[in-house]
Amino acid sequence: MKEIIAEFLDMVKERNGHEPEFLQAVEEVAETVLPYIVQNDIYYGKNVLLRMVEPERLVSFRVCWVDDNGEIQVNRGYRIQMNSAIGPYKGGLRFHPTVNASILKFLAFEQVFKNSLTTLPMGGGKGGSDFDPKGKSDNEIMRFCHAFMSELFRHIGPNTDIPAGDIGVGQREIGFLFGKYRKLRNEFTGVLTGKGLTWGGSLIRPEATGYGTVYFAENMLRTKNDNFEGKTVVISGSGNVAQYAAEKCIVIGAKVVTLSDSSGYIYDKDGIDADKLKFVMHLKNVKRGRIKEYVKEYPEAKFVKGKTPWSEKCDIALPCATQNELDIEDAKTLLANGCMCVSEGANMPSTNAAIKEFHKARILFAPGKASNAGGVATSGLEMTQNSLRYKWTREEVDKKLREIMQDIHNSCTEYGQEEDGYIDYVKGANIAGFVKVADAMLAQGVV
Ligand SMILES: NC(=O)C1=CN([C@@H]2O[C@H](COP(=O)(O)OP(=O)(O)OC[C@H]3O[C@@H](n4cnc5c(N)ncnc54)[C@H](OP(=O)(O)O)[C@@H]3O)[C@@H](O)[C@H]2O)C=CC1
Ligand SMILES: O=C(O)CCC(=O)C(=O)O
Repeated sequence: MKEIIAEFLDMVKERNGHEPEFLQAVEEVAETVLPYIVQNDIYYGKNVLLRMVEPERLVSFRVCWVDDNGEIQVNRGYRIQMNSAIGPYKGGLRFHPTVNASILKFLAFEQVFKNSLTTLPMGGGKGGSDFDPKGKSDNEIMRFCHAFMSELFRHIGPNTDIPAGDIGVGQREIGFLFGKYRKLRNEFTGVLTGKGLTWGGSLIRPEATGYGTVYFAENMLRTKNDNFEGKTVVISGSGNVAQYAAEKCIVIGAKVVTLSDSSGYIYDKDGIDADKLKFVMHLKNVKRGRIKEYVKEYPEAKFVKGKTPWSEKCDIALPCATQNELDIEDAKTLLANGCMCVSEGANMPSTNAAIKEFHKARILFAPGKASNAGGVATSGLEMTQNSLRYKWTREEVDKKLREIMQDIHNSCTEYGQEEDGYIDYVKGANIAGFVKVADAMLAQGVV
């Protein structure tokens, strides 16, 4: 089996050798899905996985805009339309200076499996730009978003490709993007998700990724007759996903002791309670400030510059910032400190070596494509409400989100449970996600 996997990865490397994040994501999937393909005749010899690693379409475009000083700025925009076998392309847009084809291809590839797991009819895509929103005025953000959409609009549509938010793209950016699309197309459709509540958005979409990550962890803990009550939780990031993961943990009786951003992390030994979290939300979403300002407001907390929070003692870790933020050394430290559950809110935050360490220790570990799928699932619910011209209540959407996270947990268990009872959620998520897409591809022929 090792040779088959190595041969496959060599082929992928030959075409994508300069794309480390994409190769990392493919390797993690290939190690679990190729053995399954070999054991199942209907998939064997059809090059299904080889077809899945090649984007159906990769759009790259120039984005020119004028900054507040009257200078012309040039950025690069992308949309990766990875796979549409089970539904229109669906996935977020990331605005961050590190954005490149490798990062977006890894995200789009993961999105295909994640969207398949949600049980909803959505294919996978991802896009974004190397534009850095940090320090930009609202007017600059608007001009950039309008310039970006002035090209993207011709590649998307409510039945073709439905983008949403990701790092650096929240409701403000979705508003500007939606406004430009509506103007250019002269139509009001559900072409983007994560919209404002008065113009087609869904209740619970802002909360959904963070809440879903915690719901998934609750499902994992339930297999051990355990829960969040009284547990110490370490969270990275302080953006959309981290904020709502923290909110849910606090509500269900856990103590959240850390949050972070790219400059470092804060540790609050007394726990970040609802009032302190309100301060963080205002700091990050309104003032657009840095996490270290937390210790000015709450001097009993400490700020650790330039570090991730994984050295702090915890029962549960929720990585909610970015890819490869948790490496093998961090995994060893978490384990040595007694961490028994890791549920990924971010996409691919743990390196493959770190994941192997978690598996070796037999702790509960959920890959982002399963545990953070609540965000895109609720985007799917937003699309449904848009099509129905209808609006569900907060309770209705939250109930559906909980059910979807439980369904994903069940799928992971079905395909990932080992003989000794241990659930390999990576294997489970990869195979369950693969089967639905592969079946659709086989039914539709070679296209
Ligand atoms: N929003 C969603 O619905 C979904 C998001 N995700 C994933 O969750 C993660 C977080 O996204 P989201 O919360 O929406 O994004 P936000 O832009 O709201 O927040 C991102 C957070 O991560 C931090 N961060 C970004 N890059 C780095 C870095 N290189 N090192 C350390 N910290 C970093 C940011 O700090 P700083 O401000 O300093 O950059 C910020 O605190 C991403 O991996 C995203 O792909 C997954 C599913 C859905
Ligand atoms: O809601 C969406 O469509 C996108 C969510 C997303 O980008 C993700 O799941 O990583």
